[in-house]
Amino acid sequence: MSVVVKICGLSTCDTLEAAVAAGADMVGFVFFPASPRHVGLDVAADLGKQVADRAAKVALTVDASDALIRDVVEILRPDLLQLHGHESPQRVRALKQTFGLPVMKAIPVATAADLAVLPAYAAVADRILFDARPPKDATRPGGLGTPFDWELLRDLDLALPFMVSGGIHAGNVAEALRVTRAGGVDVSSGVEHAPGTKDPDMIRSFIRAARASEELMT
Ligand SMILES: O=C(O)c1ccccc1NCC(=O)[C@H](O)[C@H](O)COP(=O)(O)O
Repeated sequence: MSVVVKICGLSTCDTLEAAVAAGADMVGFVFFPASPRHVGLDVAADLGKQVADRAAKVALTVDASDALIRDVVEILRPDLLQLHGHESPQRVRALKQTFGLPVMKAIPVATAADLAVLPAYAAVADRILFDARPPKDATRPGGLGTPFDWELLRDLDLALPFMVSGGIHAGNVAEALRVTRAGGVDVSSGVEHAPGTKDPDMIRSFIRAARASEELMT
């Protein structure tokens, strides 16, 4: 079974190149100023050109205005919008219509009760990304390097493609995929040596580990 591998929070040419050359299926760019991975529009334009069509470009925003998303879409030409805030199902539907792009909605998970929102989002989103619910005092809603209990997704019956994220790294990606049976995996902190500083070797190791785990999932 092939797994969609997404490397999120890329912000430099060399780490982006490492991800694409190692076979990342998706590369994510964060448009959220409070994040150490935030990229401005000028940088995003260059990074987007560098990717060309070698991987799917994902634009990550958090409760962003239409105006910001419009700028991002014009500059980056993303293949997928990742909504990582409190966007309602109605907002997801509206953004899909406005921009004509598929949407991946991030769902924060700490307990089984967090999955109650799934039917409403599954009706409007194209993909779901399960991420660890951030602590109340967090300065950003993702990219915190903490996992959630993957057992909560065991036996999940979801018609949409879904990815798992939060505290995943080369050493635990196989287990995350084995437990959740997710069709994809998303990483940020697990391929960094400091918040916001990606490491090309860690990116390569992660993608190698994710690919190796594909063979275990038949
Ligand atoms: O990465 C960020 O800084 C970020 C900021 C605001 C919203 C979402 C953010 N990241 C979301 C991602 O897609 C991460 O890959 C996901 O949360 C997993 O992060 P990590 O636990 O660091 O691997």
